[in-house]
Amino acid sequence: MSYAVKEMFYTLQGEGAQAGRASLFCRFAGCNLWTGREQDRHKAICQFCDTDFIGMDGPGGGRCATPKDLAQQARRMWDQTAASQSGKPYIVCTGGEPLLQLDAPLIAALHEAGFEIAVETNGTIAAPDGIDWICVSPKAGSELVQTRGNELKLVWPQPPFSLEQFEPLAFDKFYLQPMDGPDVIANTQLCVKTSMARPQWRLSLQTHKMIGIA
Ligand SMILES: C[S@@+](CC[C@H](N)C(=O)[O-])C[C@H]1O[C@@H](n2cnc3c(N)ncnc32)[C@H](O)[C@@H]1O
Ligand SMILES: Nc1nc2[nH]cc(C(=O)O)c2c(=O)[nH]1
Ligand code: SF4
Ligand SMILES: [Mg+2]
Repeated sequence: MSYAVKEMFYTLQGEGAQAGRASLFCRFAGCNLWTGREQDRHKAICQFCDTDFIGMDGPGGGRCATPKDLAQQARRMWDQTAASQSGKPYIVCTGGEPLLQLDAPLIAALHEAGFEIAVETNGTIAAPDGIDWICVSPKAGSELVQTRGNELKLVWPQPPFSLEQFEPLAFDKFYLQPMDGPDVIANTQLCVKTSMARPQWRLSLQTHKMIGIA
């Protein structure tokens, strides 16, 4: 199959357990929980999204005809960075909802190109085998299908979610990430307080926004 990529860019992972790690981001176009159009936000299942994932018009975006095309483009971009001189290439597949497109042939092609593969997913679609780092960020009003992984990163608060409903799930790490938007200051204070009261949950800040990088 072909792949619709909104943008591909080199930055630091800003969130969660891998925050601070040099990463090539591949942002796939499209999501199953919102059209991405502002006029549809109020009726979307996920209404707080901070991302433009419509179209293929971003830097490094476009349609990739084959898994190999996407993987080779990603590898070329990685090889243009200073990081290519040291360490294993690391790609973060996000979106939009990357699991609408990230399939076994693309995972194989990215591994073939030397990448360690991470995914940022809303958890409504089962992750195919072979992904090296799975970050699930559940969304209220959607069905959570992917109930295991490396980190669960909950945007908080998200009524009617409770923390207790996620604590038994098979994730190695649990994060609370303050919901960005008009209430980000109050949400951050709430996450700080909650992490201090329930140390199983660590604080994840969107550090890229603080330092003004993508
Ligand atoms: C744009 S989403 C794309 C990946 C996938 N669709 C998902 O929701 O996990 C990337 C990450 O940003 C988080 N996110 C989106 N909007 C946010 C907001 N307003 N405040 C904090 N985190 C947000 C998501 O929960 C997810 O962890
Ligand atoms: N720097 C940076 N880190 C991120 N971690 C998750 C992101 C995402 O949008 O999936 C993201 C992003 O957009 N930028
Ligand atoms: S599921 Fe992810 S990409 Fe889709 S609207 Fe929500 S935060 Fe945005
Ligand atoms: Mg983002």
